Amino acid sequence: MDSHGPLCVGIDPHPGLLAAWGLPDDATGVREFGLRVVEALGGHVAALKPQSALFERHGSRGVAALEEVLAAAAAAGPSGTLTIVDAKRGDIGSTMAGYADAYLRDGSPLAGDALTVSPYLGFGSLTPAVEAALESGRGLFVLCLTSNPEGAQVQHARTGAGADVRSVAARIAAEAAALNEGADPLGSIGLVVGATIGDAARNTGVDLPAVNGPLLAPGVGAQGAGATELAAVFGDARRQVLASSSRGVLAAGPDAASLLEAARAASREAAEALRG
Ligand SMILES: O=C(O)c1cc(=O)[nH]c(=O)n1[C@@H]1O[C@H](COP(=O)(O)O)[C@@H](O)[C@H]1O
Repeated sequence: MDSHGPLCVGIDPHPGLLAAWGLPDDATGVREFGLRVVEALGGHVAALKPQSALFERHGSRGVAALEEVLAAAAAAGPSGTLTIVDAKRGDIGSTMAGYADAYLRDGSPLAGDALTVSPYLGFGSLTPAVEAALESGRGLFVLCLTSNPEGAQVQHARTGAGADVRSVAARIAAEAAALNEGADPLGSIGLVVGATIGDAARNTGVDLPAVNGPLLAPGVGAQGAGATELAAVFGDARRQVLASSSRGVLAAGPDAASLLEAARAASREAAEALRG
């Protein structure tokens, strides 16, 4: 983030974008789309975030395309480009160990540098993924306050009794904070906090600076958030924020120079909001 600016660009090969880029809606199309984004932006942004669902749509060949895109990103730029595999995995612990092996193990073709995970089977169910990430030098982004309006129903709910009534989101943030305690500059267990959530972090008692980990902030661009929202949502935690935009940047493609220009503009805007 310090070297390239606080922007992550999502690789989301939606059917409409494939058509706009003149690519077929099949495994060859998503492969070409992903590789073109890596070619245009590799080495120029803090991270790339391929959206697994949009590759999975095309079955095993689509998943193979995702593997190729991850390998290309790892080789892109002078020192490789970090990837966040956006698969939002979450399951009972014994199954989570399988996902950890798939996405967080050295040598696995589906492993990026970080994985998005869902804590809604209980934060403790993520333990195998936490262990695999810490052992292999990778990271997690745990869904905390998501960018979609429906998330509030679960994430804002209050649980506990007596003096310990807290929101679900605050509990998730506290679990991440405990894992990141003492890490410098930031720990490896990040959170997903949408740039669209308004004052939900304050209202739910989520202490963002205390997380001491990176905060992935989707919702920039197509979902309506910009510099004003980033500054307002993150306040004192803004130096931890990795703003994320997919369609907002991808709409500038397929021309590589236009994609790079769009990413640079989004990165500058995020930097002004978060670093200014
Ligand atoms: O984990 C994510 O990346 C994520 C979490 C969230 O709360 N909201 C959210 O939009 N995302 C993802 O971020 C991307 C947003 O895409 P755009 O709206 O096109 O920028 C999609 O791939 C979403 O799945």
